[in-house]
Amino acid sequence: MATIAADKQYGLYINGKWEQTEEMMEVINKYNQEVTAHISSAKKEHVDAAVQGAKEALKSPFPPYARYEVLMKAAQLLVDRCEEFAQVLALEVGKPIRESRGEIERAAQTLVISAEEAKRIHGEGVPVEAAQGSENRMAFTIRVPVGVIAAITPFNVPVNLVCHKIGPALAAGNSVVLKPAEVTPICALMLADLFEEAGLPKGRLQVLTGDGAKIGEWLLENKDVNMFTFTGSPLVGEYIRSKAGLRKVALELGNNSATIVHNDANLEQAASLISQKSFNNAGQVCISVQRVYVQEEAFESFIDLLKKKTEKLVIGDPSDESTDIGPMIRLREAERVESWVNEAVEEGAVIALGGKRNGALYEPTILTNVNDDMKVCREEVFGPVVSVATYKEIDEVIAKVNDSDYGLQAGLFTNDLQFAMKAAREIEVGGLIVNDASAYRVDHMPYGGVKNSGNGKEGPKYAIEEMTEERIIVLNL
Ligand SMILES: NC(=O)C1=CN([C@@H]2O[C@H](COP(=O)(O)OP(=O)(O)OC[C@H]3O[C@@H](n4cnc5c(N)ncnc54)[C@H](O)[C@@H]3O)[C@@H](O)[C@H]2O)C=CC1
Ligand SMILES: O=C(O)[C@H](O)CS(=O)(=O)O
Repeated sequence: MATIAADKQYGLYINGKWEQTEEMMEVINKYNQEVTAHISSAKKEHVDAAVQGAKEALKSPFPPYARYEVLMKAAQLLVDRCEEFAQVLALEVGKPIRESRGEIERAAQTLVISAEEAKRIHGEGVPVEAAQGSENRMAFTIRVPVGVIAAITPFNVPVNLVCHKIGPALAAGNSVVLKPAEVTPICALMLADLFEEAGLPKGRLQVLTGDGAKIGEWLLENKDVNMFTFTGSPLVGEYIRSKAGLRKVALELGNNSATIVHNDANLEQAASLISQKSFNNAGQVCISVQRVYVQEEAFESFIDLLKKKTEKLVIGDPSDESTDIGPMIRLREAERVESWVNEAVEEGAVIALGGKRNGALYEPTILTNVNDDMKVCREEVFGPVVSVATYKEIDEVIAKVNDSDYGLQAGLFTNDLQFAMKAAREIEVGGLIVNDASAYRVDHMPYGGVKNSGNGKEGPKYAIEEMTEERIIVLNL
């Protein structure tokens, strides 16, 4: 049962207390556009109080085993409340209910993996005695928390991507000030409640809702924030980096993910996976398949299969068990996607399937006859549109995939080991997925991009490296 209702008013979560502000913001049900709840809108004094509280909390011991226990308990509570969280996701994101449940199950796993990693944080021995004049010395490193981490998260995966920030940050012994996306804040507030019940010490997690740009600015101005971990658009990511000064910054940004289908591939498997992974969450996934390059000989068969599979997808109410594709996050985003598709058609693209909008619902759309300079190929669509082009040679397709400002993940369907290994070396991405589409992620793998897709890695083990400092201890014996 969803816990949110139009009269539900949420406070900020500061120092373990809920604080409602005078000014409130609406949260909209993305399918019917009705007001679902109201959230508080933080001012500068709230931001400073949250950061101060987070800093104070660091003074009380929170040893690794205690972190492990809290994270494991939080994971269990999330499993217990899977349905409640999933229903809220369906409302506030518009994510189909089956997919929403999948996100909650993954988020619980992310917390379990973070818990496990809390017990494995370690340094290493350093043979300083090997240096002339240091014969009587020994050294080792330890990893210490960076301190207060500001975590800023996007709308599209608002539980699992929040868990990818707070899980490793808490596991590493930090405090977190979380700023969830203003359009999907409820699940993050529910997570704060859940962590409190799991026994997280007061102040270790603060949640601020309200205007993203303003809260972001106040967090950037506050010198007690030691690190920013951000997932979202390249524009905002670049801004945060430019204002963070010498502080640590980890950025997970956009992509216009490519997937290659070579003519020796299993076309049935490729079409099946690409049809799912282009349209999950209405394409609002940053590794969503956006550009498909098919070797010429396989093009006709592949397009037929892709159309047949995509035609079966059910578009509609996210709370309906049969729905595969729900609304986009905002009407204006669906209108933007519509205008990009129309522009591509004016430039010569052909709509092989879809291409129609009904309010914020945009049909799963397949474009052919595209070129790499069309906006639907060059920019990040972040909507349910996939463009399919052809190639002749391996070197040509690798160059096409790399002809992008982004580099998060790419997919390659082939049974040619030589091609797979050449692609592994030459495709400029954070991850290459062979015999699956670009949109493959499990939560313990290193995940992050190159070029405008950001820097730093997620996946608890890797995020913990970013969220700790390495300190060397030298003993003069
Ligand atoms: N690489 C990855 O793992 C992922 C990347 N994304 C990217 O995120 C984008 C879509 O998400 P959105 O929520 O629309 O992105 P967005 O950049 O508009 O917002 C992300 C977060 O930043 C906050 N924000 C906005 N302006 C800010 C400012 N001036 N300073 C600090 N924070 C600010 C927002 O309130 C929100 O919490 C796409 O580009 C997508 O590719 C989304 C999910 C995962
Ligand atoms: O980048 C995204 O949109 C997500 O990280 C993909 S996933 O974690 O939901 O698979």
